[in-house]
Amino acid sequence: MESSGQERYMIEVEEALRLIGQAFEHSGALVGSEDMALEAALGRVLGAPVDCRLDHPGFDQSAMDGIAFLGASGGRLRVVGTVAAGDPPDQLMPGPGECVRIMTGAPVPSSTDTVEMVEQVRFETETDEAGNPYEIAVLEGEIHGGRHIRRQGENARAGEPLYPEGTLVRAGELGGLLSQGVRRVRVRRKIRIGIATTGDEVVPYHRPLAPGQIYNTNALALAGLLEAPSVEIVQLGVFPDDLAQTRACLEVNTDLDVLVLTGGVSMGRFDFVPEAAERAGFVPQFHKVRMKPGKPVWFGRHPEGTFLFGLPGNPVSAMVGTLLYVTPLVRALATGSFREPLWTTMPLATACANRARFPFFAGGSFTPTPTGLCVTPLPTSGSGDVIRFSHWETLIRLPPSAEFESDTPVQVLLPFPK
Ligand SMILES: Nc1nc2c(c(=O)[nH]1)N[C@H]1C(S)=C(S)[C@@H](COP(=O)(O)OP(=O)(O)OC[C@H]3O[C@@H](n4cnc5c(N)ncnc54)[C@H](O)[C@@H]3O)O[C@H]1N2
Ligand code: MOO
Repeated sequence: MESSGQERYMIEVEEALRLIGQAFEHSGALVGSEDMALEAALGRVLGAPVDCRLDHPGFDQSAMDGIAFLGASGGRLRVVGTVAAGDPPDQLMPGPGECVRIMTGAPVPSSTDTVEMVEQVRFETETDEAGNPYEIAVLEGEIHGGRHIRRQGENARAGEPLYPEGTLVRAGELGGLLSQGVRRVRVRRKIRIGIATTGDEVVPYHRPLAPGQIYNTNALALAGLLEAPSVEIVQLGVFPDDLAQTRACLEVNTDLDVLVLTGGVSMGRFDFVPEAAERAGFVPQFHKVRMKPGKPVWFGRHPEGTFLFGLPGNPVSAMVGTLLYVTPLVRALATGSFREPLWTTMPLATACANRARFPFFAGGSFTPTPTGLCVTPLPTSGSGDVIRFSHWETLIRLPPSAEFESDTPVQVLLPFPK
């Protein structure tokens, strides 16, 4: 089929992502940073590199409950005491032919070089010439010199780099930082995202509906997708389909990092967002992408630094645009580096079709099967179907004009870490 005039100017999804990445790189956007207690830093992004302050582990420690001894001593050892986790190092120093009982995490005496787990040891009681009983450890199997010891500094050495600037602080990083005694960290300030909705028919959710009006579902649903510890959402409200008011909304909010508008980006007589954006000084990067839903998306940047996404008003289109385009830019601003969304391949649990001439992004849910994880395409009545969007666990990318039998491998979106 011939492509229409406007289709010729549409770009592919890959090109849209390339332009977003390029706009980010060219912006040189650098956000400030602040100090905070480590307890509050989950989900924030390091604003400065952190180096190791301590060796980790800080001392040679036993990896097993067992006995510590000199490996060359042989398999019959006199037990001279017990070392527990938390005991100071070298309180007991067994000599050749001797051993200590040792617990997991306890300091290994520097006079020993081997730990054997208690399951491999038989304990016997003998009596000395004075008639006093003492314990002998008899090793049941082969002796492996040097075994079961976590060496000082084997995980990290004091002075080595620990995490670079731009690292997202997740559970692992909290543990890593605390292992170094780090109590306060420098983190990047939150990325400020303004969400505004346009449409004469759209009513804020705290007002009653008149005939022909609809609730502003987009404002909260998009905030829900973008919400993250490194993000601050600013709800800017509902604006009428009016060029001057849309322009004013954009002009007064260029102190924010990202503006997300929904509605008013298509061909209607009241679709003012692209024109309002340009009049407010935003430089367009693209308008309309070969995809469904979400085709009429608009993207640009203000010389003062604010990025603007004009997403379609249809709720599902706005959500798909947020997942594909807004989230990667926000993560780039938060971490300092742009990464395209990652896709994995998974078999379809049920057959489906894409009758559109554009790539189609269907909602999907993960379905475990005896042969592995599959993805089930979810039915939808179209891009206004916000109700069924609530069942979505991922996006499935379906190539244009094709039918897909069950078991066909398809591309499935992996979420960005938050
Ligand atoms: N002649 C053409 N018409 C349309 C085209 C086209 O190419 N040529 N594209 C269609 C596609 S695809 C989409 S998507 C929509 C996008 O339209 P707009 O971005 O201009 O959005 P609106 O017209 O303002 O609204 C669309 C739809 O969504 C509802 N809406 C708007 N805001 C909200 C909100 N905050 N919460 C809930 N629902 C909202 C609105 O009432 C409309 O029903 O254009 C097609 N038309
Ligand atoms: O692109 Mo519209 O988003 O198909 O409904």
